[in-house]
This record gives sequence, structure tokens and C-alpha cells, in this order.
Amino acid sequence: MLSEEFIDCTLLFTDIVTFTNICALCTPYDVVTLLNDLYLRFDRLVGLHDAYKVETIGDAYMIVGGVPNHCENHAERV
Ligand SMILES: Nc1nc2c(ncn2[C@@H]2O[C@H](COP(=O)(O)OP(=O)(O)OP(=O)(O)O)[C@@H](O)[C@H]2O)c(=O)[nH]1
Ligand SMILES: [Mg+2]
Repeated sequence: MLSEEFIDCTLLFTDIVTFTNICALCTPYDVVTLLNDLYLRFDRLVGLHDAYKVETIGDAYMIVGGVPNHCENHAERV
């Protein structure tokens, strides 16, 4: 992807409250299943609303609207 400046877009970072404590009570398999189930749902919604998934960082999921395709209703999409 070519680099480009976007001055009008919407960013969303999600966060699971007390993720560290939840992990301490679960097996590694449970943690992976939890994140996989949640992020698959987010992926589906991102596709449905034509937003753009940037990345997941531990318990955070980063979404942007209005990138890479400019649009007026990026906040609404996110
Ligand atoms: N793999 C990976 N995990 C990360 C990363 N950053 C955070 N985490 C995970 O996220 C946890 C910390 O998330 P936070 O949201 O800061 O803390 P929390 O325990 O969820 O507490 P609150 O969100 O403040 O309620 C860590 O225990 C890691 O498991 C990262 O860069 N890579
Ligand atoms: Mg958290």
C-alpha cells in the first residue's frame, strides 16, 4: 500500500477490562478461544460496515474508518 495522509478518519481501540486477571484464571487454550471468538465477531462487523481492521495488540483491537477509502460517514461506520 502506498503511503498517504488521511486528515479525516475515525480510530477505535477496544480494550477488555481486567484481561490480565481473566488470563490468570484461565488456561492458555481458554484465552486463545476467548480472543478468537471475540475477534472473529469484530472481523465480521468490520467487513459488514466496510471499516478497516488495523491490528490486534493483546486484548486490544484497532479499527479505522475512512481509510484506505475516503468516506464521509467514517465515524458512523466505526
Ligand atoms: N501479546 C501481547 N499482549 C499484550 C500486549 N499488550 C498488552 N497485552 C496483554 O494485555 C494485558 C494488559 O492489558 P491492559 O488492558 O493494559 O490491562 P488489563 O489487565 O486488561 O486491565 P484494564 O484494561 O485496565 O482493566 C497484558 O496482560 C497482556 O496479556 C502486546 O503488545 N502483546
Ligand atoms: Mg484491558
